[in-house]
Amino acid sequence: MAAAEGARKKVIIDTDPGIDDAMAIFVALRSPELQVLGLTTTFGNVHTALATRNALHLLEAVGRTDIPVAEGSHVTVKKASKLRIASFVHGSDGLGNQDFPAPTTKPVDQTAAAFLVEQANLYPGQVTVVALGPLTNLALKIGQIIILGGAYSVNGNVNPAAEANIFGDPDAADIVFTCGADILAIGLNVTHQVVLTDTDREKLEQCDSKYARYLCKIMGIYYDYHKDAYLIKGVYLHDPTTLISAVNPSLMTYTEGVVRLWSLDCVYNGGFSLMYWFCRYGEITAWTGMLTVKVAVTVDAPAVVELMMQRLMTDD
Ligand SMILES: O=c1[nH]cnc2c1ncn2[C@@H]1O[C@H](CO)[C@@H](O)[C@H]1O
Repeated sequence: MAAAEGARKKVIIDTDPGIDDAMAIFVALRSPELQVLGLTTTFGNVHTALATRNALHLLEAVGRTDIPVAEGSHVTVKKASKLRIASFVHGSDGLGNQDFPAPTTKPVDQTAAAFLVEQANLYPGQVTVVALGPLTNLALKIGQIIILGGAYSVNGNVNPAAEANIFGDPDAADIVFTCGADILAIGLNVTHQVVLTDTDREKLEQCDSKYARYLCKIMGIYYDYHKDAYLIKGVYLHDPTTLISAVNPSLMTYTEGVVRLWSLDCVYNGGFSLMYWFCRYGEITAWTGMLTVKVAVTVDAPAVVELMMQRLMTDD
């Protein structure tokens, strides 16, 4: 496993586990390219308290309690506490309704935002944040931020406008996307191309790594949801694809431009993500001169699936 510590990309995963979050976290733990500095939690697939419990539990399940967990905000940046939770995607426990025991470990005595700032100061300019939930903890400037968020020129998955993570807190997302940090956004236009098929699932079921065993236990409800909601035989790998863009950025291509997010005050297009495809228009508009982000546009989907499978099918 061990590439020299200095050569590994230092990542903090901001997460709302979540079945595909569990996959992404395990891929990260199994990737010699990455050094996981910690997990920070957010609401999204589940409420924040359950996200923290699940993050601790996942680390316990694979013997990685050396990694700290810092609990994030329970409310949006505008202090909304009526959140959209996706128990119909991940189960009411967020992890496939498996009735796992409560973790015995505890989160660090520091908020997610404080942990992010502390680590950013400890390793200035070197920390990559992989954000797999709404962006409330990240509405501040930090090294590179890789964000699972948005749907660029395609429909959302909450409604035609909104992708779930942007919908969770579009005001936070608008702050983060326009703050000038080095941001890479992975949207549904890319993640809906990366599918873990039934055949891949069978392969995972047949192998005996602790990562595959755990994931196969929790994946049923996620497969059922995709069969019902999308009529596909497989599941979208939103979170793992986002994580893998940190492991091997060359598996995707990117463009750059201004991204703005619509607040939930907008009835039909609240949570909408709109990108100004750079240099397309000559005219000076309200968008001209705004700070840009990178957005993934194409993906080598088979290679992403293969890398994920390869990382999960063996133990340390
Ligand atoms: O309604 C939903 N459909 C699909 N994915 C959802 C939904 N709600 C939450 N997620 C979660 O949001 C991220 C991708 O947008 C993924 O993490 C997925 O697990």
